Amino acid sequence: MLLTPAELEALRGRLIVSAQAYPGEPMRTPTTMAQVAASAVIGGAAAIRVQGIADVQFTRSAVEVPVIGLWKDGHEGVFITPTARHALAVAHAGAHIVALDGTRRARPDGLSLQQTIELVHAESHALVMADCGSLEDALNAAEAGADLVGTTLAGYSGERPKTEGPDLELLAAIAAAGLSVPLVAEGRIHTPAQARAALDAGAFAVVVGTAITHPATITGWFDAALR
Ligand SMILES: CC(=O)N[C@H](C=O)[C@@H](O)[C@H](O)[C@H](O)COP(=O)(O)O
Repeated sequence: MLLTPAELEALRGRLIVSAQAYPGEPMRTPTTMAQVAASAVIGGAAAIRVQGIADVQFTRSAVEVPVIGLWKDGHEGVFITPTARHALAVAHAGAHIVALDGTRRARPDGLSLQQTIELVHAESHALVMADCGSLEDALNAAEAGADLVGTTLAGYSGERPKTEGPDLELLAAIAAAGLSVPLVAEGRIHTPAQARAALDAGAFAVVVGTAITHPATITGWFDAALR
């Protein structure tokens, strides 16, 4: 799906909400995630991030805002939209932006990040968000043609510590590198103050998932505080 430069620019300084339920969870139903996404839009989300082909399709029908789609396959190594096949499926399901593993690790299909991005651009109108885990990833991904870079994999790819909240140090370092593409803060942003801090550290936009859309985790935070 085509996202115009003006529509991308409209996300500057805004909140993007990620709605994902994990395998085996009660809410892991595309219609449910689309309803959660639509609720987030009412609250002010300027874009939505969802996982899975059906979730992308249902969410596209449920909201007017841009949809970032991904397809998780597995849960370790390169698992966020790991191959060109996954990426094209997400694009063809209607995602305006395809989020994919943007690290420098080897990909399961043997293609480079650049080749994968080129294929998405050649065979769809979707933009590509590279989910990165370090400054080096972000520099490499921008060079490889990514349209946006995110800090999604900071703390999950082995290059950065898993900080308690967002990895603001990494955000600031990527921002200071002056990439030519938007920098999206994502990962462990659990409070409005942390979202604000991510923008202040130089993010273009901020993705919040768990703290808005994962009731089991949020409930656990409250439960833990009472014990
Ligand atoms: C590392 C990984 O698999 N991240 C996934 C990427 O889509 C999701 O599980 C996260 O919920 C998402 O990045 C938002 O982050 P948080 O839920 O921390 O606000």
